[in-house]
Amino acid sequence: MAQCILKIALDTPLNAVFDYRWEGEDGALPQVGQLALVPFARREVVGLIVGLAEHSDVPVEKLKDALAVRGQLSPLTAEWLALAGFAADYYQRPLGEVALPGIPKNLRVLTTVALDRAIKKLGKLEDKHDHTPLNMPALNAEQQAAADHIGGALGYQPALLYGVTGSGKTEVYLQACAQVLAREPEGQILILVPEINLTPQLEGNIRARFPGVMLATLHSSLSEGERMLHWLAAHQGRARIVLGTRLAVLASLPRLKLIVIDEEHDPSYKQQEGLRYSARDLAVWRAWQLKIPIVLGSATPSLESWHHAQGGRYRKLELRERAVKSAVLPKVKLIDMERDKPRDGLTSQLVAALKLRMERGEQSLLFLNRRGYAPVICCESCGWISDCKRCTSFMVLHKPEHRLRCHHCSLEMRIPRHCPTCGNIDLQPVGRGTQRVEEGLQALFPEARILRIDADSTRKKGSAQEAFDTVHRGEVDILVGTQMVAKGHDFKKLTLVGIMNPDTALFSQDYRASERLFAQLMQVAGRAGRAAQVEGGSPAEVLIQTRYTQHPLYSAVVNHDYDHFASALLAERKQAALPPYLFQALLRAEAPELATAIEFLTLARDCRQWEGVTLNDPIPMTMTRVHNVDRAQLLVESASRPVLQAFLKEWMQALRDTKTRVKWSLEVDPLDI
Ligand SMILES: Nc1ncnc2c1ncn2[C@@H]1O[C@H](COP(=O)(O)OP(=O)(O)OP(=O)(O)O)[C@@H](O)[C@H]1O
Ligand SMILES: [Zn+2]
Repeated sequence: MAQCILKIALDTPLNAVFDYRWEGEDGALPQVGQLALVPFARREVVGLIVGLAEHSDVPVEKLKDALAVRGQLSPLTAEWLALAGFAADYYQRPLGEVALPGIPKNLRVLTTVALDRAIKKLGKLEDKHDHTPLNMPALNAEQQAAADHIGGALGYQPALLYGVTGSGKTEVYLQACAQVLAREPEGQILILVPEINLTPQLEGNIRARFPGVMLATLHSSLSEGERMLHWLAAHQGRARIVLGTRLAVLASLPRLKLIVIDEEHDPSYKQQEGLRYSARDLAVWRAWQLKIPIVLGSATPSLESWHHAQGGRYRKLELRERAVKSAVLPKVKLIDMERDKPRDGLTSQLVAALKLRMERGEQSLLFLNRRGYAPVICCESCGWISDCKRCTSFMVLHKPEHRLRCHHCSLEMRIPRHCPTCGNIDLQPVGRGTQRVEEGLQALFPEARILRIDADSTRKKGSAQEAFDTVHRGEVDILVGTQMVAKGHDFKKLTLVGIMNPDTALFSQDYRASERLFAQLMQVAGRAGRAAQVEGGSPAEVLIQTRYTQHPLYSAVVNHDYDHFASALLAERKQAALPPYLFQALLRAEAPELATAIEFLTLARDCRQWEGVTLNDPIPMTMTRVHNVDRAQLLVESASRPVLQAFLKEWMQALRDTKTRVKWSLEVDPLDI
C-alpha cells in the first residue's frame, strides 16, 4: 500500500496549501501536478497537488484523506507550476487562486464524465503531422529579416516587432511560426491577441496556411465543453498552435517553443479584477523561464516595451512601410471645430469627405469612444440631470431601448416622461454617443448603409463576427464604432477615418492618458488605406475634429511619428519619476462609507515603514462611489522592483492579520490610477 501526505492547493482566498493523507491501493504514488478530489469545508473540491511529503506538521488525527486522483490526466509540468507560482508570488495572491482558475471548470467538477468524454473525442482526432505551409506570400526585405530573426532565434530572445499599421506583422508571425514548426517537430506556439474579435480573422489565416496543424483557441466565449477540449489538446501537446486572449497565457503547453503577442500595447492584456495580472508580462516571464524566443508586436508599442527596446533588453525589429505595394499611410488632417462648427457632431469638412466616399462606393469609419445615445439627459428648466443613485456617474440614454442605463452598476430605468423634480416634459439629451451619431448620419445620408459596432450592438454571441464580416464583404458604407473597431482589423475597402471628438482625453489626470490616446488614434487611423488605391479612388485620409489643433499629440499623429512622441513621453516620465522608471502597487479599499475605507488605508499606510518604499496618502478614487460602495486607494512606489516586492510580501501578511471587515485588494503594476 502506498502512503503519503499530499500538499494540495485549493481555490480559496486563504493563503495556504493544505495537507491531505493518501492511501492508495496499488503501489504507485500520485504525482505533483495532478488534480485530486478532496474534502474541504463540508464539500468536496478539486485541488492541485503541488508537493508530496512523508510527514505533516498537522497532527495526524486532524488530517483528512484525499478521495481520488485524476489519473487519466497527465500531470501539469513543473514549469507550469512554476509559472503559476511566480504569478501568485508577484501579484501577491494565494497559489490556488491563480493555478486552479487557469484550469477549465469541467476539470474541477466532482465527476470525470466531461474529462473522459473529451479524452475520447481527442483520441479520435488524427494528427496529420504535416506542417507544410501553403500559399505563403513573398515577404518584403524588412518582413523577411524580422521573420528570420524570430524564426531562427534560440534561447530567451525577446524581440519588439515595431511595424507601422498595415506593415504585415501577421505575415511575419506566420512565417516565423512556419520556421519553428519545421525545426521543432513536436514544438508548440502560443499566439496572444488582445480581443476576442480579432481571433476569427487570425484563426482563419492560420488554418489556411497550416491545414495540417492542429490549432486550439482559448478565449472567454468558448463553451465549457469547447474550452475543455481545446485546453486538453494544448495540454497533451497535440495542438501545435494555441491562439487566445489574455487568459491563454496560463494554458498548459508542455512543448512551448515560441510566444507571439500581437498588439502588445493593448490595455486588454491586463486583467482588471481578481488576479490583476498582465498577460504580456507573464508571457515574457514564461519565455525567460523556458529559454524560448518571444515577439511583441505593435505599431504603437507600450512605453514599457519601447523603453526595453531602447535600452537593448528587447531586440527591435522594424517594419517601416505598408506591406501591400502602393498602399501608403493615410494623410491625417486636423479639422478646427472652432472654425468649422459641427452640426450633429459633424463638421462640414467631415461631411464632405463622407459624401465623396459614398459617391465613389468606398467605406468610411467614424470613431467615437462613447456608446449609448447621449451620456446624460437634463431638464433645461430646473437643471435636473440623470445621475445614477448608486454611483458617482450619470445614467446614459439608450434611445433604441427607451432606457437610461448606468454603465458602472447596470442600474436601468425607463426614460422619465417628465422631469422628476419640476415636472417639465422637455428633457434634453446632452452630448453624443454612437447611437446618436448613427441617427444623425442616417438623416444626412438616407441611402447609406450604416452599421454601428459597439458593446451594445454586439451583445449576442457571434453578432460581432457577423458585423465585421458584413464590413469585409463591402455591404457597409459607413461604419460607426468605439474602440472595438479601432484595433487590428484589416478592412480592405476603407479609405476614410473620421475621429469625432478625442479632446476630452487630452486633459485627464491619469498620466497614461496621453500614451493611450495617441496609440488609439494611430491605431484607428491605421484602418484606412490598407489596400492599394484603386484607379479613380480616393487616397486614404484621416480627419480628426478638435479644438486644439496646436496640441503636440495631434502633430505627432499627423506626422505618424511614434518615435519622437514616445521618446518625449519617456523623457517626461523619467523626469517626473514615473513608470517605467518607477514601480508601483495600488491598495484599494471599499466600504459603504468613504471614511471607513480611508481609515483602513491610513492604518495600512502607518503599519509598516520600509527603506526605499514610499507610501502615499490615501485618497478617494476618481469615481468614488459605485453601486453604493465608496472606494479609496493608496499608491505605493519604489525605484526598485525587488524592494517593492519584498515590502509587499510582508505588508500583505500584516494586512491579512488585521482581519478587517473592509474589502481590500492589491494591484501590482496598476494601469489606471
Ligand atoms: N509580403 C506581403 N505582400 C503583400 N501583401 C502583404 C504582405 N504582407 C502582408 N500583406 C497584406 O498587408 C495587409 C496588412 O497586414 P497586417 O494586417 O498583417 O498588418 P499589421 O502590421 O498587423 O497592421 P496593424 O498593426 O494595423 O494591425 C494584409 O492585407 C496582408 O495580407
Ligand atoms: Zn450606477
